[in-house]
Amino acid sequence: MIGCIADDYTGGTDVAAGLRRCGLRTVLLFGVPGPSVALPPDCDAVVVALKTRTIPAADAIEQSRRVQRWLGRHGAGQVYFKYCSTFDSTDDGNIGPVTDALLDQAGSPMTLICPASPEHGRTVYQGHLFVNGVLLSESPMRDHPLTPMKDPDLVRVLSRQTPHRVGLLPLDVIRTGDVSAHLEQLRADGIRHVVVDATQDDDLIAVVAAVADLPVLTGGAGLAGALAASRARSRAHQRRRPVTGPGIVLAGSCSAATLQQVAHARAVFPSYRLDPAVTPEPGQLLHQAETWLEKHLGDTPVLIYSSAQPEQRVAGAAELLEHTLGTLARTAVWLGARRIVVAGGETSGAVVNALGIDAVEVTDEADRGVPWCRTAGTPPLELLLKSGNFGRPDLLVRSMEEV
Ligand SMILES: Nc1ncnc2c1ncn2[C@@H]1O[C@H](COP(=O)(O)OP(=O)(O)OP(=O)(O)O)[C@@H](O)[C@H]1O
Ligand SMILES: O=C(O)[C@@H](O)C(=O)CO
Repeated sequence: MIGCIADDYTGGTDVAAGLRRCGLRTVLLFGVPGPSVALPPDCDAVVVALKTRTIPAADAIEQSRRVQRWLGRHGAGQVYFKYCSTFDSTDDGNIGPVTDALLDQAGSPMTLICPASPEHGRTVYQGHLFVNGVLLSESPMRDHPLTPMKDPDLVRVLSRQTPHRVGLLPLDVIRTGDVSAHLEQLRADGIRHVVVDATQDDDLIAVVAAVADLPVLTGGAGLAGALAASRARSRAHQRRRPVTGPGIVLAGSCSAATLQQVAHARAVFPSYRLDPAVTPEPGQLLHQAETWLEKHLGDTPVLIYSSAQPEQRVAGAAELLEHTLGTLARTAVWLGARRIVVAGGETSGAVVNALGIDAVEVTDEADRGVPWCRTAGTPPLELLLKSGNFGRPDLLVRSMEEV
């Protein structure tokens, strides 16, 4: 069985979609699994999504290690740590510290660092990360509200997050050399973290073939997908049966793709903007939005968003907005909402936690890496947890039409 630990909830849906696409029966859990969580006997992969991307490193380590132990007890021989394909992190972590902790616990000397996900336009060359052909530091990720990425050199970025040595698996070795021999040499040289170049899915497939013996692998959904492809199954997935009931879109992501999608959705749905610059008092911010929601939620889907261009954002408002959007999700369900679309990983974490959801069934993808998820409760809820930069411009609108 493949076991994954994702550092945010949309990262969890992204990697779960990739595993499911290869025919693996995949279970997605939110938070450190409690004693009552049981896996189905025919489960090929389990993804445990945490909300550890931006919390203090010590907490992220503690939660990730608990999940690693839980996955080990449930039969996962190899554990995959999934972080963002744009390497979202700061000099304090959490990619380096969590990876080191997982390696220590597994007693492993080495792992791969592979955010490259060519299908999402994330490529790595000479250790430098590109987003749709643009260096990471020149992409909109440089203005991210929580993890601004201003350095594209992953060897340098990771070296600031770990006391261990960081090396490179270059593209020419992957294409024409001997990957196993190169890794063996790096290991002998005392390198613990190996940044992987990759510009095509085939590069990832070539790499996976050489690392079957590493107990910990790390990266984006791309390498996890290559791992799944190497263990592909031909399980037939049931088509998703739509859930009926009012729909709501909650957007807290300020990523470029989300801003476009929100602009598109605002032209179609009744919409409400949460703006802490106008209403800084938390109680009032929530109360006004709830009043609007009570009036508008019904047959027509609605949109509530805080997504804003860099110059319109309010510094230090991230937690307040996450909390407000989480509470609004709970209010919406109480008012009858059954289909909930969320834009943004941290925002999805806040919403899923506010709704008390700890497990979902992953079903069809609305866009690449954006699967529908269904809760088991009565009545079931249908969730679409969208990574900030994923999806076509009409995704939010389409998500409310697809039945
Ligand atoms: N107007 C705003 N001003 C300041 N911060 C904001 C504003 N709107 C949203 N935020 C915060 O920005 C952060 C966006 O992170 P989130 O993970 O939700 O989106 P993302 O990074 O685009 O998504 P992903 O992690 O999936 O790539 C959240 O903490 C959110 O509360
Ligand atoms: O890897 C990605 O880009 C996404 O799955 C993600 O982690 C966004 O939060």
